[in-house]
Amino acid sequence: MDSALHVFMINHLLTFLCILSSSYLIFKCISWWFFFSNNSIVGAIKLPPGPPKWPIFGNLLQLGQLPHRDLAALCEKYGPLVYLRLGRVDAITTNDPDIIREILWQQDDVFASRPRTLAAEHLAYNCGDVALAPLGPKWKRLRRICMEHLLTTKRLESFAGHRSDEAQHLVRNVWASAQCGKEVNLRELLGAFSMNNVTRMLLGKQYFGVGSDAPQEAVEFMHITHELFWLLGLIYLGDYLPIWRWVDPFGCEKKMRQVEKKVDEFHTKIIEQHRVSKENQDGGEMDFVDVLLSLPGEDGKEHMDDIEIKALIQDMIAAATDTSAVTNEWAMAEVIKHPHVLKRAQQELDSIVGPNRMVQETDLAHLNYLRCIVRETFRMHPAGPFLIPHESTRATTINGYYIPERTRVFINTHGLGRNTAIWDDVDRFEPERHWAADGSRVEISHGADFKILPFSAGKRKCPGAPLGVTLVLTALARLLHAFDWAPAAGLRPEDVDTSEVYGMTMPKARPLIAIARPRLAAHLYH
Ligand code: HEM
Repeated sequence: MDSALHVFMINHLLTFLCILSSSYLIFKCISWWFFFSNNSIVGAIKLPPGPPKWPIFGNLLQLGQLPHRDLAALCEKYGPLVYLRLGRVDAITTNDPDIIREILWQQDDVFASRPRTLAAEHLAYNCGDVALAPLGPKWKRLRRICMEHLLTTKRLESFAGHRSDEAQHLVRNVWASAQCGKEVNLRELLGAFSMNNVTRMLLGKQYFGVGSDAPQEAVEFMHITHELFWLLGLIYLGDYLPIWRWVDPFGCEKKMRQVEKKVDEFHTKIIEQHRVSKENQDGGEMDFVDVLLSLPGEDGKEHMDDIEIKALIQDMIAAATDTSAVTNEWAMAEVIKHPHVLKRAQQELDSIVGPNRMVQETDLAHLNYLRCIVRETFRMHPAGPFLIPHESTRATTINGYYIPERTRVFINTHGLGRNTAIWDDVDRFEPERHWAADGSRVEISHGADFKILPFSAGKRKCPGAPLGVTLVLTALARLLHAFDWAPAAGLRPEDVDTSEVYGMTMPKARPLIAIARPRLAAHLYH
């Protein structure tokens, strides 16, 4: 009897608690909804215009599989600067060159910080790297190390031999497929080209292809890098809705912790190996890890902290590999889709390089049409659909609109390149549009007009841009000079698919498969 009463009372208590919490939730929703819908005026200054918001979620539910396209559509509807409420986070987005210039140049001091996201905490050593760190002395110091010790012209030149080797491997691999009539998986080959270049420079190892330094380690490395990219590219709801974080229904944060552990173990092993070979004084050339191990630490310490070294290695891997591989795949897809572009690029290569040798880095500055192809690729398919999110460090105004402190900024580079107010025929791949009337060298980075923004601008601009441009131009020049290209069997050029998937970088939805036919003398491919 006692226990029946007990169960009865517990049932009633639970029902009562359910009703109480649901009423509280409904009340909260209504009041939040009123708060958000009426909060577009702060003091006397208005927030930028934007779409209506849902209670609690704000505008989160308006983002689909391709958020860069959703946000560009909002700019089309509400104007060049749009305000969004993403859960509990204030956000703005733009695809307009003047607003972007204001954010990245005129107000660089206000907008050069980064939001603290869970991915940055778990996968970038608690925001202790360069790319995801908030503005502050730590970011400044690590960025200076990148600029003054790792990515200097002199050091990059010292790796020119490796880059040339890797370009020759690329050509040889395509040639081998062509010889046995096999189609070429350009995603795989261009991925290996970027990865090998980066790992040789960073870790002193060549992971892919015949003669890989450590095949097992290469598989491990590739696996970790893929998981890392996937998690970094995620729009994780836990960053916007704290309740999501508590529940973590898809186990994302758990996955982040697992990857964090694996990545850390991998980096620890790399550092240990470098320490051992330093002790053995095998005296080879210095890769990036050797350089970092030789630098003094903060506050008079003899060496840099291991965590700082790991965070920097992590950044270089994440920032350097996928960006150039994705860009190269897009460029090849567009060139194969447009045979007249291929023909014109080959005419240029034949006249500047000729048929008796392979392209060298010194040729790249003279290949103006190829440079137009790369610029046009960045316009239509920027490596990332957005810049890495920026965050305001204090309240400010843009175009007379109020922007609160800690507003997250989504600069839509995909939307910028397809903005019909500044570009004609936005969906047509037309490298000629970048040709300088006076025939001067075509610059691949942005100009004062901010009409494309492949490497960003201001304090957070990409410190690896010169290396990125070299990797992209080298691979393309070699592939277009050494081979004729056609789409995979059964496809016409116009059938080459150019749909994208969203992520930190924005790859083609499907890998590019194509047919190559050598066009130079056989001995040049060996
Ligand atoms: C085609 C190749 C590349 C492209 C398109 C590219 C593009 C970008 C973009 C758009 C950003 C974000 C800037 C912002 O948020 O305002 C960035 C940041 C960064 N990139 Fe690159 N990048 C490339 C290659 C590289 C390479 C080769 C390295 C280094 C080896 C590198 C290192 C970095 C770093 C460290 C940052 C963070 C900068 C900071 O937050 O201070 N990138 N890159």
